[in-house]
Amino acid sequence: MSSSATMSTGTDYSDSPLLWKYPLHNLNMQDGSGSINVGVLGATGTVGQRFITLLADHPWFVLHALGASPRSAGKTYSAAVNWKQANHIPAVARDLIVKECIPEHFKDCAVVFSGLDADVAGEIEEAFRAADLAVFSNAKNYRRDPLVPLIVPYVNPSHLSILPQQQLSHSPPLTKGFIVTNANCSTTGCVIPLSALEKAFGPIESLLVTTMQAISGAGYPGVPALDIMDNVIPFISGEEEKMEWEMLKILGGISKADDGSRAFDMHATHPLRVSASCNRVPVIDGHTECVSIRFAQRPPPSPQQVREALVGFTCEAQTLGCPSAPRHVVSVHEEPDRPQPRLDRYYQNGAGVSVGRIRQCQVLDIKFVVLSNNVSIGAATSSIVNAELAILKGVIQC
Ligand SMILES: NC(=O)C1=CN([C@@H]2O[C@H](COP(=O)(O)OP(=O)(O)OC[C@H]3O[C@@H](n4cnc5c(N)ncnc54)[C@H](OP(=O)(O)O)[C@@H]3O)[C@@H](O)[C@H]2O)C=CC1
Ligand SMILES: N[C@@H](CC(=O)OP(=O)(O)O)C(=O)O
Repeated sequence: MSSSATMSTGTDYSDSPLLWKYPLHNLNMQDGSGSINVGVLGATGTVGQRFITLLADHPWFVLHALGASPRSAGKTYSAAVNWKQANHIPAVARDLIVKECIPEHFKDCAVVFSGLDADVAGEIEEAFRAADLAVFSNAKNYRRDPLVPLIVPYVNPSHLSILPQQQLSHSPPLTKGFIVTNANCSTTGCVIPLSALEKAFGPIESLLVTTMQAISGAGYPGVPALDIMDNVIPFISGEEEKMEWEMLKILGGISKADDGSRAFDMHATHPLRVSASCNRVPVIDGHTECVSIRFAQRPPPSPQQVREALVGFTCEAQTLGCPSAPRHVVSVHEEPDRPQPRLDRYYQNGAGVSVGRIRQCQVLDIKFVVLSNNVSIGAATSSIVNAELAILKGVIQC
């Protein structure tokens, strides 16, 4: 039986409650509905389609502009997209004309989400920032930038505080434009339980993680069927390196130099040592990760204490009232054969993570398995909750 507070066995399609409570100009105080125009870059891709699905019913955000490559521009969304979701294309998006990814077409958007191919994201996202637009990106291009926050919404929303400095250091300085990135999907799934455990027991010193990553992580059409069927591929280009440094930036703090300037310096701010091994497996959606950790605290917490800390984990995205935050971030399973991608990838509509097999590790301290939806909390959901946090924290004025 699962010991999340919902007593779910993992699959929970329920919507998050609307907890919003702040007086924002474009939001209706009575019912929390809103009219904040948003755009999606890369709207036709794997991540883009998840953005469209999630934003179509969003209480605050209104899909206003969609962008993709010149191959898609000028067509209606339904003609341009190779729709691969189980639901129909939402009515609000179907007849929108897909634009080229040029800031002019998005000037009426308070928020621009990016699911762009990393080959083009660098230049396009910078053009949008320079046009004073707020960009929430899934692409890897700006994650290492010392003035760009790398935010997993349930873990480090305080890192949004670097944004005024990012804006000031831009040439010319910006008043509204910035880039916020979210993490690699495997990093995201792993760092959520880690942060819950650090909150309860202090720093984690060492981490060994082995991933089993879904095919959808490679976008569409992704890995050829003849490569992935009946097979496991023990290599995903650049993935292990990304996991190893991204965790440090996310779990670390912001360093302050002698002149008062602030920046991310991942090697200065967190003692964690990470070794990642990444594998592609024949699963459509949902990354599974086997994690072993050693705590700095001696003696370390017991498996039961770890279970309780994960079940009890709450975060600022929930207390502030982000509408897309899950009611429960972590579902803890006690069945010996869970979590599993097919059964658990839609926990909290893909916004939560599922943890199981929490047990003693004979080499480090504790080991467990975590399953996360790579396209939802691993990508689109993270960006959306990050934008909700930015609005509730007053970083974006609506
Ligand atoms: N899939 C996942 O699980 C995750 C993906 N990411 C990252 O998110 C981003 C999107 O990934 P994913 O959706 O899988 O990728 P896809 O390949 O499925 O989609 C790429 C998108 O980029 C658009 N595009 C391609 N070339 C251009 C161009 N020259 N100008 C404008 N738009 C262009 C495509 O438009 P068109 O259809 O017109 O070609 C499409 O909308 C990537 O950076 C990826 O690394 C991050 C975490 C998880
Ligand atoms: N590389 C990931 C998905 C991805 O696009 O990651 P990133 O945004 O870090 O490039 C996977 O294949 O599952």
